Amino acid sequence: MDANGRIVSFAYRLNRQYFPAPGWVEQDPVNLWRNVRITLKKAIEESRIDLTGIASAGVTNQRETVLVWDRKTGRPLYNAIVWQDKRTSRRIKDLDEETSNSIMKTTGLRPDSYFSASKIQWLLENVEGLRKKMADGDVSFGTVDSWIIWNLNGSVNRSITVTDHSNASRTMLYDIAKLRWNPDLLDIFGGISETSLPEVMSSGSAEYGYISKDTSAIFDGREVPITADIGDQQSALFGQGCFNPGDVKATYGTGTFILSNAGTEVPQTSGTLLRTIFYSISGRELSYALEGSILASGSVLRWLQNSLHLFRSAKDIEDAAEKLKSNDGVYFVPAFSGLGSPYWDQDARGLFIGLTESTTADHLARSVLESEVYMATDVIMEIEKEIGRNIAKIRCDGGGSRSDFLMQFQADIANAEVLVPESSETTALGSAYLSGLVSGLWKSKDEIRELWRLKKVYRPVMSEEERKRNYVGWKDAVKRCMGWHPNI
Ligand SMILES: O=P(O)(O)OC[C@H](O)CO
Repeated sequence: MDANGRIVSFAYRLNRQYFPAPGWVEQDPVNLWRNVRITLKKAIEESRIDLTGIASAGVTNQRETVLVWDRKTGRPLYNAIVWQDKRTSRRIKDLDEETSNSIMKTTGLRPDSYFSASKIQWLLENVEGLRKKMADGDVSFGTVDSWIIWNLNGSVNRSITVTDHSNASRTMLYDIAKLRWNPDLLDIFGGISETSLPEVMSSGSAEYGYISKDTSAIFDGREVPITADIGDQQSALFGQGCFNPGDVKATYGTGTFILSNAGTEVPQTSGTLLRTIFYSISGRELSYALEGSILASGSVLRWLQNSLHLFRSAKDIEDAAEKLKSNDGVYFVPAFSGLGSPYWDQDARGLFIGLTESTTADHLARSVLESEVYMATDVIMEIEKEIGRNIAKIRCDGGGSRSDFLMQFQADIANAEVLVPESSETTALGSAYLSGLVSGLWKSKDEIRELWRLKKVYRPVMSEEERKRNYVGWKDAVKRCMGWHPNI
């Protein structure tokens, strides 16, 4: 990205996911790191820039996913357990009310297997020899950013792993007010030793080290400073320039994540939304966010293509949906990993409802796309309740924001203006902005705000009556999928 906030070059690779048992989702850490190296190389080659002009690098990542590796050899000791993985749902259900309340108070999170804590406990209880290794000080647990930075640094034989405030706040082990790992929670989730966890730093910081020469020859032997690390959803909030309390963004990716800037004090919430750390910059500032996490959305489009073989691409799905004037009463609830905000039901499972013999694949496509919008609207309404006012504008990004159908339907159902920026890659932009703020490319967030460029605005056109009718049907469908699968 250049100093004008424009993307100079771009590379992309899909991380392969493994589903070893129902509800389990894993990735191979070595493959993840290989993908980072390959995309980095490709982006640099395609940029054709003078490498001495690179000011700094930033990292952003899928959050909550847990990795564990041997500090001496750098070898992973198990696959990455991905945020969508449900294998620890039972563990979370066993938490008593008092513990659940104290988790919510300390971490800002609603106890769920989505977060890192119970995944680490599962590793300690199921990977042979891991507890002993941890006691010997040979183990690092980390989120994906920790693993990537550790590898970028070329850190084998160094004992330091790092993460930032935004990622730590998603582990369900971190005190978001006191800014430290909470010893009681480390005990509750299997007796995790604090020394096996990463050091938590500011999201924008000069202390992340360098992309080392031995790690990659990509930069012609130059050591490029890493000056930012931030979880993907917080990064998108930053990349959208949501610097004022109440500013809202929605990112439609694998899941959909709606975040609202909540200012510099730990926010209060009735419990359906998550309280999380937005970002921090060394010694200068730390902000919080309210978040609604929708655990499956874009992943359902991939499922329609790759598992059901009904469509070839996301564009095909959109075209099919647009052939219809309405959903004809067919709804889909994407509860593949249970339901996140605002329902928080680990036992909910996916559902199509309202099917008749005249239902076609077009209805399935439409109901899947519509479900992304309904779920996002549920969260937006919760944020409105929390902040006590209507949200008039939503800044949208991620793959889903390329769909005119989806964005118009979002404006209609949420009854708000939907603003889509020129770049839908705001997740990457956020981390780049933060990195550039630390390395001196920009002086202030005001300069960054000026770089935000509108591509398209969608305004609500649906009648109040139609909006209500659609939304009531959705709420009814959600009720019917809840509590479906109590055993996983
Ligand atoms: O897998 P992604 O990139 O949609 O992101 C996942 C989020 O960080 C999960 O909280």
